[in-house]
Amino acid sequence: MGDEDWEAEINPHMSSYVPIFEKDRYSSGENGDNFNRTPTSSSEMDDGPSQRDHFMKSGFASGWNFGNRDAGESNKRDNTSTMGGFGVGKSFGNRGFSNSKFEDGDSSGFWRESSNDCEDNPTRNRGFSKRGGYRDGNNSEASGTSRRGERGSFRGCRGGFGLGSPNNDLDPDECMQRTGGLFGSRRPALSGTGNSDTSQSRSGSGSERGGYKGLNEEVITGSGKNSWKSEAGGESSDTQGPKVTYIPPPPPEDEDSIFAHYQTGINFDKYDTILVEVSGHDAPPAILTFEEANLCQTLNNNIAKAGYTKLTPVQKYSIPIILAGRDLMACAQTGSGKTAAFLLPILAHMMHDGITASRFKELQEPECLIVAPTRELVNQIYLEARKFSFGTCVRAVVIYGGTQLGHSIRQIVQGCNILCATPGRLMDIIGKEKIGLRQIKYLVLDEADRMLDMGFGPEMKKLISCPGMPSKEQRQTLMFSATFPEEIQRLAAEFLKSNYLFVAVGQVGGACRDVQQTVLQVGQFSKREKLVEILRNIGDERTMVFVETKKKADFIATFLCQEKIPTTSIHGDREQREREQALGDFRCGKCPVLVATSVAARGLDIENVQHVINFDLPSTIDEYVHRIGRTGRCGNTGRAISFFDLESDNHLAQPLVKVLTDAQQDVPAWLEEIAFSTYIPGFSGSTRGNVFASVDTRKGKSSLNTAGFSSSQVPNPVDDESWD
Ligand SMILES: Nc1ncnc2c1ncn2[C@@H]1O[C@H](COP(=O)(O)OP(=O)(O)OP(=O)(O)O)[C@@H](O)[C@H]1O
Repeated sequence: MGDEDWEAEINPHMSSYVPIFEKDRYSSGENGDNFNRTPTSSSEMDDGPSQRDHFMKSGFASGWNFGNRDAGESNKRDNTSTMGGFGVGKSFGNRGFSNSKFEDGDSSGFWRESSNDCEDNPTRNRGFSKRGGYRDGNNSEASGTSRRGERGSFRGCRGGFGLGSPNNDLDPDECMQRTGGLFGSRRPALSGTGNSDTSQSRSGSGSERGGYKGLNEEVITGSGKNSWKSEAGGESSDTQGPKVTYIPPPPPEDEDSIFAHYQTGINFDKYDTILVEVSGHDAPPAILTFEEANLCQTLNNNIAKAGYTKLTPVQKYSIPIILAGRDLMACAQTGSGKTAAFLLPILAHMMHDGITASRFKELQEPECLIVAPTRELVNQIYLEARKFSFGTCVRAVVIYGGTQLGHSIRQIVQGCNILCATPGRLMDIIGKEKIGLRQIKYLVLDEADRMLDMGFGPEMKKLISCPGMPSKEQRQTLMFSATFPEEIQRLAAEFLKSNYLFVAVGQVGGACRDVQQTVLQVGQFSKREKLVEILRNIGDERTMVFVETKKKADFIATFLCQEKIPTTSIHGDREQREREQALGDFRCGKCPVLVATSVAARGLDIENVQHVINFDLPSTIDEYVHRIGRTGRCGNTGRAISFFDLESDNHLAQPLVKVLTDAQQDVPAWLEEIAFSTYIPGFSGSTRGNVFASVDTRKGKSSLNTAGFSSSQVPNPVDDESWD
């Protein structure tokens, strides 16, 4: 179904929503059909901790609520407004939430809370209020959104309808730079002048790129002069448009939260049976235990507190390689501990070298730079770095787009040994001369194939040729991913010393075997029905539903909420605050279904995701492998169900059959038939057999590239989703 078709489907819903909303707007504000907005000036939306907290507590992301039974109680409104939120801020009929834990807690998607905090809440209820009707989800006095909301009437909403939002476009911040766009308004305004109701304004005017999101609570009209140094435009390039003012809440500081972790699964020990191959010269031998790594006591304590007792294969091989100072390209299955595989030896080096505590300085010169493609992932890496460096003088800092630039700078100037960054924000900060690269000893590209593809590759090249960046001979460069297409490996050589080592754990690009994969033939028009059927069977188990476009993510989230399935969504058109809220709601179980675009496909480590559903299959098999890798992590089991549309997915049949076969999954006969009847140029993978082989490109062409086709043959990855 093309975008136009979705538009056609969406529009009828629009017309049915609008009148009710308008009606509610004028109602008296009592008992579930009210729509009170507290008049406040928009300046209250400016940044500052109290307002920020207020926002978070008020569940601003939920612009609408449907049928909350206890509408008269403001705290319940707050809860309900944060509950079941989806898309851009609509929650439907979550009635009777009285536990305000959600408000108290950090509602960011990043901090790993004890999941019970939220799960014992009646948040899983899928009941709608029988009353129905719309109510402003933020109509309590605590509502941040309501403070913005009283001007003007409803004109449109991004959530669910997404009018005017181009699909397939790039995400803000990073991607904006690639396209060279500068604050141009990319999305037609849905609301007329003066409309700044939460959902409206989000949907309304303003660019969705460059971190400038339109007239909403995350941005204010900028008037500062352009002090831009980097070529790249970005959210701080503020002569034309509003600035991003969102300041993420600080992560909890208590030790329990820092070391919160989930349990390894029943298949954790099976990791030992996976074949590993190291290619390159003079590789140091693998270690079998943490003790053999000879780490300092503080690191060992942190490892123990993190609940790690045994090394995963990628850790067994990568840790000694990195400790030996070698460059590394490592490819290991999703959820198998690649993050610790680079963080621990880097920290060990730093401790060993006697790193001095980083102090306040206008120009910081970190020793380690870690770059990853998405904001949520980079923040996750930061939290891991903070965990493993606990009790040391090493200071990790995270910066990413969609947040106030000044906040990033403030974090940095306080001291920075390890900088975790998304590419766009990193280049901005380098341009502002807050980060110097002269001291960089370790450069890590996580999701390295993504960081080097045609989307981010140019940015990464720029990074390594920045003034001050040590040459590859002078720094240690480490690349990690679960997939590594051959072309990308060749590009990577430019970043690595020629004697780099290549570690392949299992099959390069292979899917995690702990994920039970099912492929169903489902036509575009039957997908929604099938999805609901599956989700009803699943019950409350946490499920990620991947769709192709941002607009569709909103639409499907809206649809599921209407079906009384509490759902939230994450994609590149959502404000960063909303993204974090969505992730938080999903993590804690408040919304057990997360509809996502590819922005959530890589790296995210969320406890207890039992199911991944590919409502739309991705355009590449690598992306498929990453998506289904959100479940079945760290020895736990998971399930992935993919809807295969004969109209659009045939090109994936061959690589899909290969991935299924390699992971010892059942392959449907119909899929095999399509695979054998579809010619894919360049696809050389045997669809049978399960022989391990290295695919270090230095050894010559691999016969086991599961990518199925080369990246040059696939649609431009930067075109198909939002990356930051
Ligand atoms: N040795 C270990 N023992 C126990 N848990 C571990 C160990 N190593 C990693 N973990 C945990 O396993 C989970 C997955 O790790 P991580 O996110 O690093 O996987 P990954 O290989 O980077 O996955 P992806 O390819 O999806 O990015 C995390 O929760 C991490 O804390």
